[in-house]
Amino acid sequence: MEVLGLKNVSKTYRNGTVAVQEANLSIHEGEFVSFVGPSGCGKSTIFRMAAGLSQPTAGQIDILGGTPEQARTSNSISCVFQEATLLPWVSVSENITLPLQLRKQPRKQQLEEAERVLQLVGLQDYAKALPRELSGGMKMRVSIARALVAKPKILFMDEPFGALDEITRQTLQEELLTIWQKTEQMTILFVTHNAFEAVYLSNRIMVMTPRPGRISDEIAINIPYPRGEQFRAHSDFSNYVRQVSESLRH
Ligand SMILES: Nc1ncnc2c1ncn2[C@@H]1O[C@H](COP(=O)(O)OP(=O)(O)OP(=O)(O)O)[C@@H](O)[C@H]1O
Repeated sequence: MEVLGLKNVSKTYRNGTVAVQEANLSIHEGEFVSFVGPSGCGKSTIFRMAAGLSQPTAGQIDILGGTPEQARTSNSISCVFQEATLLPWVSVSENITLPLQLRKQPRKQQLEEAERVLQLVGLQDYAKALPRELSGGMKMRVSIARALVAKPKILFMDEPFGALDEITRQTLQEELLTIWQKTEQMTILFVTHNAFEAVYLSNRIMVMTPRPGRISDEIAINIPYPRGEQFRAHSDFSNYVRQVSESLRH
């Protein structure tokens, strides 16, 4: 089942910058799709349009059988950005239940949901901690937990691990795949500059050209999940990374 379709989608900003030109794509339920491309090629712009945060200037976006605005207001999509953007003065648990507080869900249910997602991201002992007591990797885990608390059908992740050190980044990649496999048919769309990250995580990679951004190539990573740490050392992994890097150069 298609959960996201872009048909000839373009975006020209008011200052005349053509950020995206005639993007076409079709994403199915349960996929993990990454977008790679040089800085400024329009990856975030595509995301913002699909998530209903910005309007295309041409073309059509169908998401979960409706418009991006409908998907956003029905809480069926969640976003995670590079900055964890946690409220510094409230606990991890309060940060996580924020989307449920806004929806005025019963308090008991909120706390149960917080416990569920804290376990998913391995932070069950930190519910009462304040964000300043956490490392960068832990803050990102909280940010992911907050995005998962509303059980989204599509999770948009825009360079979520870009500010983390390499070891933390790899650990979070593995954890993210585990979480994704535990959720029922959640689709993940992931922006990254990093070909290694894209190959490790995705079942499909969209390669974008420099501005104006177009989707120039689509690479399927035909390696079954769970992939495990050993996949990074496998020749298939380096072959796919080379394929993505070459595609980025053309
Ligand atoms: N609000 C805006 N007004 C004008 N131009 C913009 C706006 N937002 C983005 N742009 C421009 O549109 C182009 C695409 O930006 P976008 O952020 O989508 O790229 P990106 O691929 O996500 O970049 P990066 O990898 O550096 O985050 C860039 O040239 C950027 O400067």
